[in-house]
Amino acid sequence: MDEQQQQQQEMKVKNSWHRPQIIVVTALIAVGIIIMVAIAVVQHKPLNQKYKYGIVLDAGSSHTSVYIYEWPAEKENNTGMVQQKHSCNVKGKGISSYSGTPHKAGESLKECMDEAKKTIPKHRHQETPVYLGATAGMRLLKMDDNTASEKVLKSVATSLQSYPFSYEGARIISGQEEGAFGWITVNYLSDNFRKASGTVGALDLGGASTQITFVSRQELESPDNSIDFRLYGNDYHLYTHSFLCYGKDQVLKLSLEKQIEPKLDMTDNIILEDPCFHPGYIVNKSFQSVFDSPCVKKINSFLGQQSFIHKGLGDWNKCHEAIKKVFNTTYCRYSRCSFNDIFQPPVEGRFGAFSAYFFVMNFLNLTTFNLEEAKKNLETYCTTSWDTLKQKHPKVKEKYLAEYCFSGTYIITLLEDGYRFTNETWENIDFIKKIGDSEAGWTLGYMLNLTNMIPAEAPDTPLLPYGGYVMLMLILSLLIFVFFILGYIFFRRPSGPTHKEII
Ligand SMILES: Nc1nc2c(ncn2[C@@H]2O[C@H](COP(=O)(O)OP(=O)(O)OP(=O)(O)O)[C@@H](O)[C@H]2O)c(=O)[nH]1
Ligand SMILES: [Ca+2]
Repeated sequence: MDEQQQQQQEMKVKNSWHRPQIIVVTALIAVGIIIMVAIAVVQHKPLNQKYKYGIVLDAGSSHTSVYIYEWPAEKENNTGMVQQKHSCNVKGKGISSYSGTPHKAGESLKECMDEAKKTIPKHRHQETPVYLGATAGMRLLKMDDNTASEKVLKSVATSLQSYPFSYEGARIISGQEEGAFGWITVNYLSDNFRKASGTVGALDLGGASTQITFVSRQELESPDNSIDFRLYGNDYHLYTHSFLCYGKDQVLKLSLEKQIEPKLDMTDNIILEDPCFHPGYIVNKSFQSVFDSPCVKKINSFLGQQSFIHKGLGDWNKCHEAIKKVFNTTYCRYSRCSFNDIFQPPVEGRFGAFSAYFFVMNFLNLTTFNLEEAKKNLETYCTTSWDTLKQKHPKVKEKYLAEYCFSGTYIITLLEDGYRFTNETWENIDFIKKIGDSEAGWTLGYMLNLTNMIPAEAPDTPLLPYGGYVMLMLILSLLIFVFFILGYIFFRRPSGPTHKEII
């Protein structure tokens, strides 16, 4: 070995980076860091998603629906986490129709509640709350026959208590609650409570009542129509009103009553020529079916007649004029009213219109038209003969099919002449059924409120969303690893005298 080779050998020995122990230690440190990061990531990962459940029964005037909601157990207070998992329509009519046979009201829930038992994992049954809220049908029954309404509520309560869930009550909710919780539902599902973009109003049209709810910047002149909420750190000043008897089934009774009344002293068979029904529609109907509600005046003498002939004329303009008469706009105690002496500030912002607003406008294909176009299309639709319609829609329930002209005209009149939407503000209405997988309606808002799942103040949110956190940790650990490798390569180079100097 010449002198030069010897010197190089000595230098290699002097350069500590060439020692295998150091290489091993360096690799161990790098692996250690990676393991640490991996542990941190796994530690912060949400535990394998565990879900919680809640059940709400919407006991409406026309029918009852059972909704099952689901949310990740550890994210109860994060907005937007609760979703509809399942829904079930109870067969038959609403619970108020069982006033004569209350025990059947409870029995009617069986099929859907059995479905709920199957849908929700067994180990969650006991902690799953179940709520029943009854709306306008039961409000009307309570007005008509308080004892009967209590029996019906007792019957559904007993039925729900027989299930393994946590029974949290069955009650008639107020019109204000119905409006406010519908508003909470649509805004929760649209994630509006977290965004600064503002909220949307809620329009709900049922069989027996209808609700309008929106944030108004105006002073609310009647305390009954005002609700304040603090949600996720923001204050909301809501206008809400529920019109009992202005659901589409009750308004149809009201409209028939207005047409029957002047004919009551006729001795011949009463033939009611109705502009809101199709030409060729001719059906025998009982007076009882019209006058069986506290929304219409009780008329006891039908001059011995039990029924009348309901005959369609298919005249949209006359129908529109007739429906306008169900809104009393002659008197207002406040600076502004919608109708029937009810205070209402001008409509503001966008609106989600659901329940029968959607069923009807969607069937009539009117959801995307402006107000004038919608009226024109409806006019043509109403003149279509009953036979043609039945042929065109053989699968649609005849009761629904017969009433779409009336219902569409009622919706347009309620929105324009009742709530004072104009050609311009009509564009702000979205006819909706669902947001994501969840149906628009009061039930979700009701459950969120009763389970305290929407806190007044915004919960502390982590600096980074989980995905971002994982990415950052991975990038950082990779960088550390790369630095180690680079450092190793850099220090490995001999740092002694250069080749030239040696020579
Ligand atoms: N065309 C059509 N109408 C429907 C449908 N489901 C319900 N309806 C009718 O639409 C109206 C409103 O229905 P819902 O929103 O369920 O009313 P509800 O909750 O029973 O009544 P309220 O207690 O007043 O809220 C009623 O006249 C129902 O008969 C449907 O799928 N298609
Ligand atoms: Ca309803």
